[in-house]
Amino acid sequence: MSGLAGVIAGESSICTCGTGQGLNYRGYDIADLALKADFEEVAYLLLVGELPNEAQLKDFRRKIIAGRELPISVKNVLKSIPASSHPMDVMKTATSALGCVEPEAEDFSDQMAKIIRLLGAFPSFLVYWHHWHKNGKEICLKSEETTIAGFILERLKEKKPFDVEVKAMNAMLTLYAEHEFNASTFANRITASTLSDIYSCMTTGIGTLKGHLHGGANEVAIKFVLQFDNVEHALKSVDELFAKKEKIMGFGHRVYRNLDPRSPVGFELANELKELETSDKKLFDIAKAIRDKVKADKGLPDNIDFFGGLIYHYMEIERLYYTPLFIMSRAAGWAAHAFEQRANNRIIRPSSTYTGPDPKPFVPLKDRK
Ligand SMILES: CC(=O)SCCNC(=O)CCNC(=O)[C@H](O)C(C)(C)COP(=O)(O)OP(=O)(O)OC[C@H]1O[C@@H](n2cnc3c(N)ncnc32)[C@H](O)[C@@H]1OP(=O)(O)O
Ligand SMILES: O=C([O-])CC(=O)C(=O)O
Repeated sequence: MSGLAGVIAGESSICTCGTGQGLNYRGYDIADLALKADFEEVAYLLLVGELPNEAQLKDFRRKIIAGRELPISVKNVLKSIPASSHPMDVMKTATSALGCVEPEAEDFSDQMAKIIRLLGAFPSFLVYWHHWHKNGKEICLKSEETTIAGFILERLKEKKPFDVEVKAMNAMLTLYAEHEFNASTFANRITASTLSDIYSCMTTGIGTLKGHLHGGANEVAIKFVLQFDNVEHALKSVDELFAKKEKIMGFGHRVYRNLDPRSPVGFELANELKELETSDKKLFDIAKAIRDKVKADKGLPDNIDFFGGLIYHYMEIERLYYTPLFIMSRAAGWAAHAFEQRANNRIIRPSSTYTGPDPKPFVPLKDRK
């Protein structure tokens, strides 16, 4: 089966995706979670299985905030990674470095503590590296911001973010947090199934998320939209790409053939953000026209990465940071899957159909032409 399309590769109780019940995390609808809960509540839900009460959330938040500080050795690694590196490689390397300094217990008894630590540390990896290389300064990782969304925005923008930006960042973190057996989650589950450590699960996920057919699509999608001055120009370009049979990033989905349930939420967030003084409203119209044309001509729905890219652009976040932001969210889903895999483990090791040559006699080196 090409690309394992349609293959049921295991069981999971974390999220419904393509089952006809909408997109739910542990039974809760994605739109409710994105617009009515903080990402921290959602991360707790994914990791623990239930929404937290106030005391549980307070404790969870406190631990995540404590996880923002980085060991000096990890800071030194971040300083030594070139400014020209892809930020996804920065995230992967810093995750590995933290795993060397603070390894997970061999019996995984501290798995929850380790992922909470990482939820705090992921934003710090990016902002610390960013400020060291782009501004030549060592940034302080302490902040009054109590949410991951607020912390990311405050540290990247170096000013207090607008409420509408924090709302949108928080919602994006939730929308991106979990999605069943997508490529990066499945890869992370395979790593977990070998009884490897949680940092290895995360770096597996990061490496798989980076590609443009998966998490890396958002940074390419916005690049496409940004080329155009007007709707006519954009629509003509879509026709040209279709004629060349090229793909447009941010469209299509393995599971959703008609609608990605996250997209309407993303569309509304972009609609709100376009009203910021700094936002170029024309881009919204261009993106909307592209979305409508691709759907009308090819029947392909936009996925979360299409308006996701525009949302981050309106927040004035550097384009290559969009997929690292995805890590900060999806890590909760990856870890929930790693824990689920560990709780009922058998190594994931499928088979392939052999298509190579028939058996033939070995030829010693001296006799080979
Ligand atoms: C958070 C996420 O990871 S969401 C996904 C982000 N990725 C992207 O946006 C990348 C662009 N999209 C794609 O490459 C694909 O749609 C994927 C990878 C998401 C899904 O891949 P598959 O399930 O294998 O779909 P597949 O590639 O077979 O597409 C089916 C048909 O639609 C076409 N198609 C799919 N996506 C696109 C696209 N973005 N642009 C143009 N045509 C497309 C394919 O060419 C194929 O056409 P054909 O039947 O004439 O050959
Ligand atoms: O499910 C997929 O294949 C890709 C996706 O949308 C995600 O990982 O969020």
